[in-house]
Amino acid sequence: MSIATTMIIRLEIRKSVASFGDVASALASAGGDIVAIDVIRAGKDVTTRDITVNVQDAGNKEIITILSNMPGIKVINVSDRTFLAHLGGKIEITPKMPIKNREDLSLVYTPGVARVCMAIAEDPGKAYSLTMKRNTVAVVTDGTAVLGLGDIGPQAAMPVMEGKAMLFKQLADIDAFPLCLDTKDTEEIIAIVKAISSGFGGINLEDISSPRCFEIERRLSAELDIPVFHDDQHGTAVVALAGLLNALKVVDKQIASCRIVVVGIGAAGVSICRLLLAAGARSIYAVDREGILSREQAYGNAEWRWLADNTNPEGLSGGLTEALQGADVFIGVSSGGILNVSHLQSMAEDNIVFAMANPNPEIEPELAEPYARVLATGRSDYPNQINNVLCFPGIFRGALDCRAREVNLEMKLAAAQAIASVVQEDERNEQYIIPSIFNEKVVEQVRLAVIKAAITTRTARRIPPDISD
Ligand SMILES: NC(=O)C1=CN([C@@H]2O[C@H](COP(=O)(O)OP(=O)(O)OC[C@H]3O[C@@H](n4cnc5c(N)ncnc54)[C@H](O)[C@@H]3O)[C@@H](O)[C@H]2O)C=CC1
Ligand SMILES: CC(=O)C(=O)O
Ligand SMILES: [Mg+2]
Repeated sequence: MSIATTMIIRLEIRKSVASFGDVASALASAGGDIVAIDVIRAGKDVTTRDITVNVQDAGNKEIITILSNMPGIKVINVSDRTFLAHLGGKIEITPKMPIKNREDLSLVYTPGVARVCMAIAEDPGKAYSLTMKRNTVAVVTDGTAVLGLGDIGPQAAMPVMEGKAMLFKQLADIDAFPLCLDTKDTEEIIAIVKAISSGFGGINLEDISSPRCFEIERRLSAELDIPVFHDDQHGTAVVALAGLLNALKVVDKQIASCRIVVVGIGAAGVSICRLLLAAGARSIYAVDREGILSREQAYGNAEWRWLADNTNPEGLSGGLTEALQGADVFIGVSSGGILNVSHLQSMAEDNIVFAMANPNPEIEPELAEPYARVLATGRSDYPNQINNVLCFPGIFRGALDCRAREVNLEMKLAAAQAIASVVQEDERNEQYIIPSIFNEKVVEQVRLAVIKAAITTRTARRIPPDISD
């Protein structure tokens, strides 16, 4: 699928050989629309210009090849709005007060700061009131499962982690620090996160590949007294459940009697299956590359063993095709393009299809639309975007505000109900089962629901002033 973008191309034009007119016609013939021209330098023989061009496909390299091959033209640099938005990174640290004189200096730094340090040394609980701990989250990755891009390493993962930090701040006013670790060793990741954890109010694990992500989260949750939340697992599961609750109302079906196929049993898939079971689903079929998980098979992965024992009630064997026969719901968190129209035609009437792989869904929405009663993807350019960004800002806002020790099952179920309830009954339809991330009610409703669930389950260590019993 093509994504339109704006490119900025810096060119040197040798006047004796080529003219701007030549450049303009070459761009037009390659499908580019010129929207602005800036003269950077106008020399006697050579002019340098920045040409801003709209192209239909962000991956279009043809334009640059054509320009580079033209006599008298030298392409100096190519940029686009996406790259420009990333120049120098996307976030920074800003002090809350200026240091204007010696007095300010001795307040915020030595000698004044020493008394504050000693107060915390004597009562570590004061870290919550005297440092940024109460409002900070570490976004930790090892770069091994970045979006659907795979193991691209910690440096290449940073733009996604900076993006998560931006979303934390804009949507929930949480200060998030991206930490990209140059190790894939489970024990080393656990040790590093434990060692840095005292400065943070919570840990958001991100894009760590399965099955290592399960052990890392389990151990950190057990060994730390702040919430540890692997967003690709639980954020995704919470939002998928929220979307499903509303989709089921649209098609008038009950979760307990639905046949649900989840494909891609990695970080997201495992957590989706577990949360759907907790929400009352009884017929889940978990499908990965080797086929439907079943009791008869042996699995090295403990999560798969548990799922094999708790899903597939009919002991079905086979793969995606067999699992989808008569299914009411398809949830894909696997990879792009694995689903076809005949798969959808084999499903039950009034089927629900969540093709959530990023950046390319399991089936192109245009292809799927005529064969799915309710269709959702992870993308922002189609209706019903099911993305974990609907969950992590609000769930952490709630967990930080009530100083929860963990994010437990009840908090996740409450978050899913809260997201679903933002869509009012009279608004709900096939095209609107999940609110937009820009809907201002989402974070606040998730926050409130999560705090109440944390209080009820006794994991909250503080009752925020705006919450009444
Ligand atoms: N929309 C959203 O909010 C989110 C979407 N995702 C997307 O879901 C996908 C999976 O993410 P993770 O669970 O973090 O990755 P992961 O690597 O932990 O799991 C992916 C699983 O899918 C399986 N898989 C891949 N191709 C398959 C195929 N053809 N048939 C059956 N199984 C297949 C793999 O074997 C693996 O078990 C990615 O595309 C990711 O971008 C993940 C998190 C959130
Ligand atoms: C959305 C997200 O977290 C992912 O695709 O990995
Ligand atoms: Mg992710």
